Amino acid sequence: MVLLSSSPSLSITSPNYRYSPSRRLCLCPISATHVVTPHHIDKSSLTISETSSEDQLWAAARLRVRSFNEFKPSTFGIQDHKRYLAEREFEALKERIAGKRTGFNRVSCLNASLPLSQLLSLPNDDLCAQCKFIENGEDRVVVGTLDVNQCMSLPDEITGMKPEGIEGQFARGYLSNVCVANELHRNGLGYDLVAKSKAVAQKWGLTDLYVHVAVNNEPAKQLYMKSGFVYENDEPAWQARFLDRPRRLLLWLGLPVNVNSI
Ligand SMILES: CC(=O)SCCNC(=O)CCNC(=O)[C@H](O)C(C)(C)COP(=O)(O)OP(=O)(O)OC[C@H]1O[C@@H](n2cnc3c(N)ncnc32)[C@H](O)[C@@H]1OP(=O)(O)O
Repeated sequence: MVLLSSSPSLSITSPNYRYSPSRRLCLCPISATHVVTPHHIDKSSLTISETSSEDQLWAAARLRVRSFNEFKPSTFGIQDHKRYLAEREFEALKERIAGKRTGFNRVSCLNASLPLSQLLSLPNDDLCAQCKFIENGEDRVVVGTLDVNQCMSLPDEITGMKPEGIEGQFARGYLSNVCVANELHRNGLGYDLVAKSKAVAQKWGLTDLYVHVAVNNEPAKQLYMKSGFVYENDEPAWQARFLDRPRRLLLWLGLPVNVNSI
């Protein structure tokens, strides 16, 4: 097997696997092999912004591939496989941002980035090599990323119920693909990204923000709870078994109404 998934449902060899970038958003429990010594960062030159170039989108796609999958380094053809996954993620993301994906009214990919020079002391250069991009002549590295989606629901997920009625379609949003480079966990980057996503959702006039999270993904659950999300619903066990993945929780956050929304 080429790909070692951190969750059985992520494996492309799983019989129930169907590719959907939004489907694997909250699948990744932090397994023991994910634990790395955290690297403390200075956040004074951190920026969190909507994707501004294809170069940056590539970096975000590659960060997602390395964050949501576990790879055995010795496996034959692993680099080709990573490249293939990144290409697939890049194309799907580009399509959603361009509004070409049915059911997605609006999608924004938010990226947290740091200057490359600040990450040269990391124990290995994989993050810098994979997730580097150039902005205004400066080498930067995408260190965290997520999508804010304005849509009825995400494919294969439990649907949020608030707000009720026809306006739900327009005023409800979902966060997906939330991840931070594992060497930089516990620096508050996940929290900062979620905070920024709330501002984007409010700017769009969304009043209700949702996330799906696997029951066994403790870091993500804690992050969302710290960010103000509360439990709304959970997936039936039979559905999780059918989809061959850990059961999901649906968490909700109410946003203040923005009268100047765009
Ligand atoms: C909708 C979805 O996309 S769900 C999928 C979520 N993504 C993943 O599982 C991918 C792999 N995991 C990650 O990338 C990261 O662990 C994330 C995104 C979940 C958290 O990112 P980080 O930058 O490490 O989180 P951050 O440092 O901002 O922590 C914020 C809070 O989350 C909680 N938290 C984060 N990591 C942990 C952990 N390992 N254990 C317990 N609580 C944690 C804490 O409450 C923390 O606040 P504190 O530091 O004041 O105690």
